[in-house]
Amino acid sequence: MATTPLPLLVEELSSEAFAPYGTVWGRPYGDDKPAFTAPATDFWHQDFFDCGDQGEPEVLWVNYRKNDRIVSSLEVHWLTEQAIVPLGSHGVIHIVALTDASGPRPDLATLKAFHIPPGKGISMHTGCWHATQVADGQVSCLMLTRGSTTAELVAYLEQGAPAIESAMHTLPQTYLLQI
Ligand SMILES: NC(=O)N[C@@H](O)C(=O)O
Repeated sequence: MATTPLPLLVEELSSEAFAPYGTVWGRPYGDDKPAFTAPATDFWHQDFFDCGDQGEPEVLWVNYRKNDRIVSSLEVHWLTEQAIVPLGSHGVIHIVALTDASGPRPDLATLKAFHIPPGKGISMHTGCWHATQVADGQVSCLMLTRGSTTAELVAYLEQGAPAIESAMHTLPQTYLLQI
């Protein structure tokens, strides 16, 4: 029997609120070191990316189009962090959850949704469950991940090959994003 989706509020992204799940990129010039400023340029530290033991960092271009606001499944990568930076003038809605202490599934008590605006990005801790939606249309993003995780994910999605580095989980209850 279909049950009514539970509301899932889309929250404003902040380093503090996202801290259990990962790191917010796009923090302004200030306390992060190393940092450099000169008339023509500024650069400053945001993060060190961990794609796991013997991992090969990989940059993907990703298009997101899912916009039905229904959250019914999440995905996780067991070996690598994963970062998403929206490109262009629209952000994305990123749904996250921590892994349950009792097993390889999301801890639904930690399920949250954040709006990642243009000019910001996030890097999820290894083992952070996630899904991504857009308000409408298509939003292209830069993604930083692990090469072997991508290769395995394509084989899983295209041919149903075994997924070791990633897992998918159908949620016991659907959620409706409150934008
Ligand atoms: N490529 C890839 O890993 N995609 C997913 O993890 C995703 O969140 O889009």
